[in-house]
Amino acid sequence: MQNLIIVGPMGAGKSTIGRLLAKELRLAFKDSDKEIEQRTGANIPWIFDVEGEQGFRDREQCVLAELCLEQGQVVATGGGAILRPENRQAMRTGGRVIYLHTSVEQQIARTARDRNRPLLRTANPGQVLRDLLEIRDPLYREIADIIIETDERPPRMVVQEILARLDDLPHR
Ligand SMILES: Nc1ncnc2c1ncn2[C@@H]1O[C@H](COP(=O)(O)OP(=O)(O)O)[C@@H](O)[C@H]1O
Ligand SMILES: O=C(O)C1=C[C@@H](OP(=O)(O)O)[C@@H](O)[C@H](O)C1
Ligand SMILES: [Mg+2]
Repeated sequence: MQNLIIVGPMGAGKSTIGRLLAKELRLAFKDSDKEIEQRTGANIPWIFDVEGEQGFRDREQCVLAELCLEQGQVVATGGGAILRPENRQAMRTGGRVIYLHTSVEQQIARTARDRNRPLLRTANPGQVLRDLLEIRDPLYREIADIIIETDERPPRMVVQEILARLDDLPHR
């Protein structure tokens, strides 16, 4: 069975929904950010501080390449995983790609209390999220097999929607 790979911006719910979806389907769950942290032995803010964003992206590319080659697992990616063409190619060929779509307002609300996202350590995280989404939304769409709206929907409902939409997809 192919992987189910979840993409979308910070606060879309990739980590939360990925875990629930894997449980529902009795598949293994991998969160690329957690894999990066385990392999580095340090958390994401530390990696950004010490190695810079490009250092983090290099680690992310390595981890994604490996995860996409495995089979039958749910993979939650980080919001910037779609930036490098090599990653987009790995995700396209590694499984079905699910884009969790979210309004910037919801992203702001869902990320407000968490200190673990270095890109949002700024005076105006809302503007950063808006600017990032403008660049990244076309890239999420470029590789998505399905796009799921997550605003006004609790995680369990998002999972049910994903399952229904996966059933509708033609086999490839
Ligand atoms: N559909 C949803 N409705 C309400 N809150 C959500 C939803 N999905 C995720 N959340 C909450 O938003 C926060 C960020 O979710 P997370 O899974 O870490 O997002 P991501 O991995 O996409 O950055 C968490 O506190 C989570 O409980
Ligand atoms: O959007 C991004 O560039 C990032 C998103 C984060 O993951 P989440 O989308 O799970 O928050 C994490 O990979 C890192 O802080 C960078
Ligand atoms: Mg996450």
